[in-house]
Amino acid sequence: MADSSSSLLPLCEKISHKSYVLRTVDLTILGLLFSLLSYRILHMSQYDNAWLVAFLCESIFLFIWLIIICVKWSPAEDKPYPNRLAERVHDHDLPLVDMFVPTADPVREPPIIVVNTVLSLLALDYPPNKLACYVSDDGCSPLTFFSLREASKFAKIWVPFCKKYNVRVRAPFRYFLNPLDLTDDSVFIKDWEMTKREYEKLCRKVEDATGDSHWLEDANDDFEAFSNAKPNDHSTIVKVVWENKAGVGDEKEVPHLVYVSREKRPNCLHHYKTGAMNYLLRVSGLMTNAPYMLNVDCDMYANEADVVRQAMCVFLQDSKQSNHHCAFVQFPQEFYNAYTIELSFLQSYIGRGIAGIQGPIYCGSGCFHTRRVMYGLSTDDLEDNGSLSLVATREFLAEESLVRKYGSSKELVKSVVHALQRKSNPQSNLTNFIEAAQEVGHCHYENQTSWGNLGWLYGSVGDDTNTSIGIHMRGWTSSFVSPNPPAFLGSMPSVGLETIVQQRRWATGVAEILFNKQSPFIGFRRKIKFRQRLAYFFVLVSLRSIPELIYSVLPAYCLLHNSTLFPKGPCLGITVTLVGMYCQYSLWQFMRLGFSLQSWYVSQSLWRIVATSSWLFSIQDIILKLLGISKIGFVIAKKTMPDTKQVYDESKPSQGEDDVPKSDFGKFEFDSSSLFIPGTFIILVNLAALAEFLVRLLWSSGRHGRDGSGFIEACGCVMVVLLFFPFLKGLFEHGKYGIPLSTISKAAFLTVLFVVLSLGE
Ligand SMILES: O=c1ccn([C@@H]2O[C@H](COP(=O)(O)OP(=O)(O)O[C@H]3O[C@H](CO)[C@@H](O)[C@H](O)[C@H]3O)[C@@H](O)[C@H]2O)c(=O)[nH]1
Ligand SMILES: [Mn+2]
Repeated sequence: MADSSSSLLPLCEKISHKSYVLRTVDLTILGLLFSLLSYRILHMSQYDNAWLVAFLCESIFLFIWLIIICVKWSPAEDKPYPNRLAERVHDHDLPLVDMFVPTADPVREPPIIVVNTVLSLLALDYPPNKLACYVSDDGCSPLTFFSLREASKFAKIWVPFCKKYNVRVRAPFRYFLNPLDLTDDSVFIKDWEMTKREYEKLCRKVEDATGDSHWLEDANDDFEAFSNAKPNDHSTIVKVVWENKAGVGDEKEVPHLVYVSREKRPNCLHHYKTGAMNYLLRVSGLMTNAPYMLNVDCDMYANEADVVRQAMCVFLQDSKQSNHHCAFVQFPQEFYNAYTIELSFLQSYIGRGIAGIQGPIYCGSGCFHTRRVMYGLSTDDLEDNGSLSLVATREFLAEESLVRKYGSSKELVKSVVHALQRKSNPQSNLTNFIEAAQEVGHCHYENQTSWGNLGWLYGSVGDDTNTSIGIHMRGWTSSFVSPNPPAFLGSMPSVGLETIVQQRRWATGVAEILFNKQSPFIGFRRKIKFRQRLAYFFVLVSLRSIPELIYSVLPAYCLLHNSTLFPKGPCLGITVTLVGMYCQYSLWQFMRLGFSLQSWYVSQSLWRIVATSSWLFSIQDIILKLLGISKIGFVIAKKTMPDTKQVYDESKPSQGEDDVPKSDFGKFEFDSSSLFIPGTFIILVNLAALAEFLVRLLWSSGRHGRDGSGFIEACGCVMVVLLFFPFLKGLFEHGKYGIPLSTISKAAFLTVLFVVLSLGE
């Protein structure tokens, strides 16, 4: 395939982002934390319980910081060179890639968003006869199917248009946000206008069909399968929406598009997205059996046309090395619409850090997997040349073991054998496999097989982290490619309730891993590197909510109770330097990524809120699950199309301030769920303490009052109020931006209790 002459430049290189300055600052902060704790130990006998509690909380913060330092010590990323790939590998020798798009709810995930994702994939700059796109619909919605069918018609205009004019962003909604440049040549203008008209027609059709369900009644046979189907009760539906029969790789061709909806029955576990991914793995195995698979969420469009080539650079370079160990290539998750700055931040510091150890964590979208690895191989199963070892051949390819692992479908087993042995499937019509695809979509198909222990791993609503750690435990590495502009862009739910709910699912999902076979706290003989294991300690994130919650009411407690919280005299310098340094450091890192002071503040605030609501409640979720009282569900995040008025500038890096609607944070959405009680409680307690402090100050009118707490503890309260500002605002707002009275009353009751107990003795 690729020319192996060693004089050639590599297709991809590892770039180190090691920085001695960052390491020094990290270590200084660690040193300050140590000094603070030492000071606390030395003066433990002088102060009361608040001192001890602060000590305990800070010990946890120190532990977290220590892990963060270990994890981001040697950041790195891979830089692919698609041009070199184009020079060296002929299109016709490029490997096949299957692309998976899961969707689950036509209301929370409007079909036009799914359609845009699919179109962006169909139009990727990669030989069309090497691509196939599979959409899994857990909502079993005729509307989604209808939209995809219409989209496949539009694709015949869109794909050639993109390729002819080398369009960079191939999601039409995004492309048409930019106005036409009238200096362009007239043929282009004509094509542009025609394509835009067709796209608008498509949008209208989808919109009309959304509003009115009567069209379904006189729709043709194609829709028969959907009659009487309920999202949670229906048989498997497999529809080849478009088959690229000619398949020679011509620019005008549109890749295969297949719609599937696996069988669902009320009492049958379906494992949410994880189950959908495993079904996609099986169906695609039957139909196209590509050695590589791209997985994007239904709202994550490809923002860069050559993204597949970028990933192939990594895989093909890896396959030239003596040990082929790269299991997946992860592109960072970037978003076009919301407060995800902290995520960009985490990805560029912590994410790159992990990438420099064994490889990034698979984060559920924007990721290319190798099929063989997903079929359960570990690095030990391969010879140096990449073929199966003798032991693995015996273990994996024996007939009864194949059936036990992958299920009873003969066709599937055959395709698995081909995949494991890296043989390509002979070209054949997709429609020949419909029956087999229906069989492997049966809701009992996975019973008594290893699905869920191979493929995407079951046992957590955080399917991504769960599957990721499983792969790293088997010795594989992964690769982090972070191009600018980002390769994929998705949507994040609006700030407030939706974010809190989503973060709760994430925290619960990763906490579930603690009780799985993949827990980072067990299996010490597994092939995961030590620091990589440490990185996975973030599955404990829920527990962090406890010290965060305590710490945010501690200053208030100290003010009310007249206890000392922070060191006195010159040693107060330790705390002040620590806080000042941390703020400056994180702010500077934010600004380096192109974000503003305001966005830094918002992100600090949002994460304190998430910690004391989402993470806190995820502990409850886990406990209820362990007690068998309730199950953990997957609440689908609500997706919205970005506002068309928001104009994007292609030339600017996309993670900057421009993509973030600034007004959002002022519009923090609340509802009456108990998720908002802790935040309301925190704000009320701190306000009460500050009020008491002011009264006391006026009372003693300048004379020195007590010597326990004082000005510095009050500063602590002010900081907490600033961090929980959306709640302060929410106290006075109405409608969805206001905190409901019921929540305020509950929190006020708790506050009164807290104040009375604190003032107590
Ligand atoms: O029963 C389900 C539920 C969800 N999905 C799909 O899963 C994807 C992710 O769901 P979303 O509601 O957008 O969740 P996010 O929190 O945005 O997703 C992140 O977090 C999830 C784990 O909690 C991961 O699975 C995702 O890949 C990751 O992007 C979407 O395409 C859904 O259509 C299904 O296919 N079936
Ligand atoms: Mn999402």
